[in-house]
Amino acid sequence: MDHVVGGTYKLVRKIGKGYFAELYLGVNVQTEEEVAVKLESTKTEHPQLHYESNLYTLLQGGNGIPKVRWFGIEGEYNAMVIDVLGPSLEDLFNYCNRRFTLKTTLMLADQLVNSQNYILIKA
Ligand SMILES: Nc1ncnc2c1ncn2[C@@H]1O[C@H](COP(=O)(O)OP(=O)(O)OP(=O)(O)O)[C@@H](O)[C@H]1O
Repeated sequence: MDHVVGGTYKLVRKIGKGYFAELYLGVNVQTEEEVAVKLESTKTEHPQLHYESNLYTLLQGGNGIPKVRWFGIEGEYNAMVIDVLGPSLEDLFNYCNRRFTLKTTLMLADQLVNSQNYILIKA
């Protein structure tokens, strides 16, 4: 793959797909640091990516909130470059044979409540 976003972030491979956008693993060609690149077609009827990047910027500093490195239009796509996050909850659930211990479940609940509180305070 030979696409570069924002003049700096080279797409490496696709890592996910959501309702309205696709996620790619990317690399900063200057620092070699890995990033995640989210691409949304500029032709979409209801663009959401710019709104998402504004939300991340507003929530900056919170646990699990990726930093926005770049946002702009690249060819036919709106592109957002953010930190690469760890494995999804679904990935972790599969890794644990789709069974979390009580301790893990309680720790997850604690994190979810803390994240929700953080978002409510920022809202
Ligand atoms: N910053 C990231 N780092 C690593 N993987 C990510 C990152 N963001 C998203 N992903 C992966 O890409 C998948 C799709 O993400 P995306 O944000 O497009 O969709 P979603 O949050 O699942 O749904 P929606 O389209 O409703 O936002 C996620 O399920 C996750 O596995």
